[in-house]
Amino acid sequence: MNNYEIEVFISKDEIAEKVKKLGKIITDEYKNTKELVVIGLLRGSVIFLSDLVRELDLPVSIDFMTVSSYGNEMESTREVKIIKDLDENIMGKDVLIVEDILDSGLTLKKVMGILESRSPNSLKLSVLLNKTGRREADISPDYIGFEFEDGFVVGYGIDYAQKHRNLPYIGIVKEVK
Ligand SMILES: O=P(O)(O)OC[C@H]1O[C@H](OP(=O)(O)OP(=O)(O)O)[C@H](O)[C@@H]1O
Ligand SMILES: Nc1nc2[nH]cnc2c(=O)[nH]1
Repeated sequence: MNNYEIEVFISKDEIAEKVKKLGKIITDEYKNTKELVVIGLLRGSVIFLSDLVRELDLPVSIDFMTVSSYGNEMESTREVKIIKDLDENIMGKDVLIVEDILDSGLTLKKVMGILESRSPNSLKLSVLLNKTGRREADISPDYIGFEFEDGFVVGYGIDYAQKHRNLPYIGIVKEVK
């Protein structure tokens, strides 16, 4: 896409309110857990994760994995590559994946399969955005911020060709002809 503009889709305040709510729900659900391992998928999850963990009133550790499937494009390459693995062993632990967006589901299918095979005590998924219209893999997040059907979003960690991750809101990319 040569020329495009970005329209506000979900405001900074709406995101902040939702993250607070999710934080309360997750804190309540894990209140008897000794240690919750929060896993972020780089790079898109970093902003959501850093806001969400500060709303968790729980003993938390944080680890990251890098996987990439979109490169600089708007369509998934369909090949989900593990570029950096976790640093810690998750066997027997309560694990929560924190992800920016669930779209085709191919990324999370692969990641959840890998993490499940490492025998955590529990494995749950929190996504800020659940984009439902292009789903290919059967994934049901445990905690969802916002749901929408279609549209290419950017901001609050999410990029288009590595740009716009620093927008404080979620925007929709619109082509300008
Ligand atoms: O459900 P899917 O269709 O697989 O799409 C979701 C994935 O796409 C984005 O990652 P991307 O590959 O753009 O890498 P990034 O995290 O570095 O932005 C996003 O962060 C999700 O991980
Ligand atoms: N920027 C961006 N990356 C994505 N990766 C998967 N879906 C999307 C999307 O809607 N926008």
